[in-house]
Amino acid sequence: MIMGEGELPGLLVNEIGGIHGVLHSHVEFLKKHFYLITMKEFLEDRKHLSKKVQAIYLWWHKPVIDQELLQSLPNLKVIANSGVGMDHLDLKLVATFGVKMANAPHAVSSSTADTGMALLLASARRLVEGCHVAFSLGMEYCEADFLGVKVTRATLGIIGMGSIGYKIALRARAFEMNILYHNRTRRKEHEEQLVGAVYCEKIDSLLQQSDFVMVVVSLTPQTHKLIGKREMELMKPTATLINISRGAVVDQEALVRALQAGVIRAAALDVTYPEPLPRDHPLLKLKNVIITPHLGIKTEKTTRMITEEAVENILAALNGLPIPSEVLPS
Ligand SMILES: O=C(O)[C@H](O)CO
Repeated sequence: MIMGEGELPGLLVNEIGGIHGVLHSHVEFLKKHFYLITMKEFLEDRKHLSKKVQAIYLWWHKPVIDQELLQSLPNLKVIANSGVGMDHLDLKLVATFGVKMANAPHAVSSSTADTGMALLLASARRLVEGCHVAFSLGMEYCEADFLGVKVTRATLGIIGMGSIGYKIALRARAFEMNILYHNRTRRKEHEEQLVGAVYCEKIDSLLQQSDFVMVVVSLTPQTHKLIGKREMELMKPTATLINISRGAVVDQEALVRALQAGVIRAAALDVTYPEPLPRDHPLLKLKNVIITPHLGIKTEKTTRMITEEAVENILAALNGLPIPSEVLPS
């Protein structure tokens, strides 16, 4: 649906470029469908622009959606998120304004699963440490005591068997890993596709048996600090914790203590709280941790697919059609 510029529905975005702004390379595509308004433009000319905005595209959780913003947009119909996690949005508040919400689960799952496997492999085989040694001391030091953990045929426990968890399992299969998973509801269809994957109704039994535990659940009040001191103590001392969901799903203070005391072998985190961590944070002083700056979805192709998925969701909402990835308040 390409209309003349005058008729295009207004799309509010935080900014163009920058950490929380839509990518420059997506602007032309967005402009084919929408009249783009940045938050700066909106705040400078609120009276005129507030009636134009029919949709908001959240990029990297921005702009912040609060009561004041919602009240000032009488024609807002839909908010599309540029990822799968919706923990930064007050879904109930948005719904009270009659505004629909959507996320982008299809675009993100493969890249996020790739990031999970990359962290698992990098931690197991000490790639980051090895790289530092090679750069700073020279290759001969790498022959020293650089023993890692074998991934092939190790046991991977996946907490959260949604589309990302499933794609991690598919990747782990190629490494001949044994797969355990925990999910609120058993996913028999995935078990059939992943012959031999074992469902653990209780998270404890997954923690006790796994060499690698990968956390892939959404952040909700129920999953906040799901992995705490008790859970880490249940893990094998040789086990590695990998978190690609949200920082707050893991009790970070407990994690620091567990890593310092050797309760678990290592952690590999794409998410923390806050993001980024302050430079003096104790996690940044530990050798048995890898931290990446929330890289989960970040590939050129994936970010493009996310924007395309968001546009599809927004256009459906504006045309009164079923929204492919609608998110309802629970
Ligand atoms: O939720 C997601 O899909 C990513 O973490 C980006 O926010």
